[in-house]
Amino acid sequence: MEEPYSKDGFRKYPTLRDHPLKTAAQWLAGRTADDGYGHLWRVGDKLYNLSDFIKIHPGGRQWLEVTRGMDITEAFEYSHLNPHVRTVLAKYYVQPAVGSRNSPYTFEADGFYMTLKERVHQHLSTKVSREEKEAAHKRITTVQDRLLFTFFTLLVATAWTQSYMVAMLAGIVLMLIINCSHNFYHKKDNWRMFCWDLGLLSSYEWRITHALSHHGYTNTLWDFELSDFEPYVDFRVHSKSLTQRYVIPLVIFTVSYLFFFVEAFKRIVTIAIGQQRLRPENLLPLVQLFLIWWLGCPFVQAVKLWLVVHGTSSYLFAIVGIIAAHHHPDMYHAGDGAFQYGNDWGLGQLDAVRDRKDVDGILLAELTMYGNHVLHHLFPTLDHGVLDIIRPVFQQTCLDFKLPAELAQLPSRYTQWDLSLGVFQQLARTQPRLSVHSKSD
Ligand code: HEM
Repeated sequence: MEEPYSKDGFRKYPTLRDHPLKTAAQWLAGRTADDGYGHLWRVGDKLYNLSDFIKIHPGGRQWLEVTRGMDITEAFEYSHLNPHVRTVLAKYYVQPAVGSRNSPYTFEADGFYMTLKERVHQHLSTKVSREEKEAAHKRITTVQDRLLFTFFTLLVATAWTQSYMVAMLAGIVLMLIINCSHNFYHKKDNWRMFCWDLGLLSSYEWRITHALSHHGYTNTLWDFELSDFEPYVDFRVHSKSLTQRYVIPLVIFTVSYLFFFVEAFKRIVTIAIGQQRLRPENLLPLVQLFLIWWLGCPFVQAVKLWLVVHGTSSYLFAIVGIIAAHHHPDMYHAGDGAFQYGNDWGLGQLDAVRDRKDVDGILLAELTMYGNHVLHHLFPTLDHGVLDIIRPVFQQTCLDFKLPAELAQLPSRYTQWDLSLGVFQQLARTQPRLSVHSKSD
């Protein structure tokens, strides 16, 4: 068995992690270079040829198209609850994989995550009726429909009144829709996921940088949402300059309105250099500009109003995202060396995600501010409305695995204020946590 590169459990420092152009395509290129399974995919200790399965994958083509040559164990495990998926996978088996996985995580059959997953599957298939699941789904789609209606109404009002105040309101509602649509791009292809693209964001890119990278490897070196803003915004635990620790944290809360525009700029560059193709949904923000102008607003004024809509949305999106659930010195961050509760993937998630007591329990807040985040991370393809239904199963499993009571408790002991302050504390942190006990100790 190869020696891990660091106490954080990777065999080597991730290729292209520090490349100046941080994009979804670079992340994939780095992963493919490090894993190097050519035209095959790795799941656990076996290699599969899924080429013929790509076009019939019920979750959509993208997931497998972009991961050829990679170890997809994490994504495979957290995306499917139904054990039937394993029978499908077996049909594509080619050969055993050589060497251990390049990942800090394990998926032991009797470990926390696989036990929880099996119990959740049993619970949902035997104790929860189809009507209950449909009602949970409907609650979410209703919220998204209302937000969409409000946004387009405000966009029309922006054009007619030419008021910056109305444009800001439209920007606020746009941020709410975008965050709500996050529920949908984790699932099989569906039109609702493209609401993410209404801002200057790309659901295609975020399925890679968020669904595959951030969810698979939360707060580790492979988490794109950690590396994206380095070396300026650096959440890792290692030696940092005073500017990184105390000045940059203040700056991010003032320049976040630029985030969408930087994302759009990077998309234009990556399309121009052939890293990705232009997708129809990339044009959705321009349709909004056209609408404002077409409704009678002079073009230059329409551009200004459109910039206000997207600048406002960007500002709130970035702030809500950064203070949501992942940054506090209590949580694992790359450089901590070991996970507090063990290397099981689910336990790694419990070490890198926290719920907030003032967000959870209110559906609109949960959907638009990344609430119920622990269960969402464990089962990202489940509708947000279903997460509360499986909470008792989660709590019982935490008890059975003798995990600290606070991990399963609701309300969580953390508030939004704790996690907002946590961002500053984590950016300033240079020393690994003290009370760490992992399986390897
Ligand atoms: C990168 C790895 C993968 C990802 C991210 C992924 C993602 C997904 C998603 C999002 C869904 C739809 C879930 C929903 O909306 O409820 C799905 C369904 C499904 N996937 Fe995958 N998938 C991956 C790999 C695979 C592989 C390797 C197989 C088997 C060869 C597979 C077989 C299936 C099947 C059979 C379903 C239907 C699930 C059901 O019947 O409950 N997937 N997948």
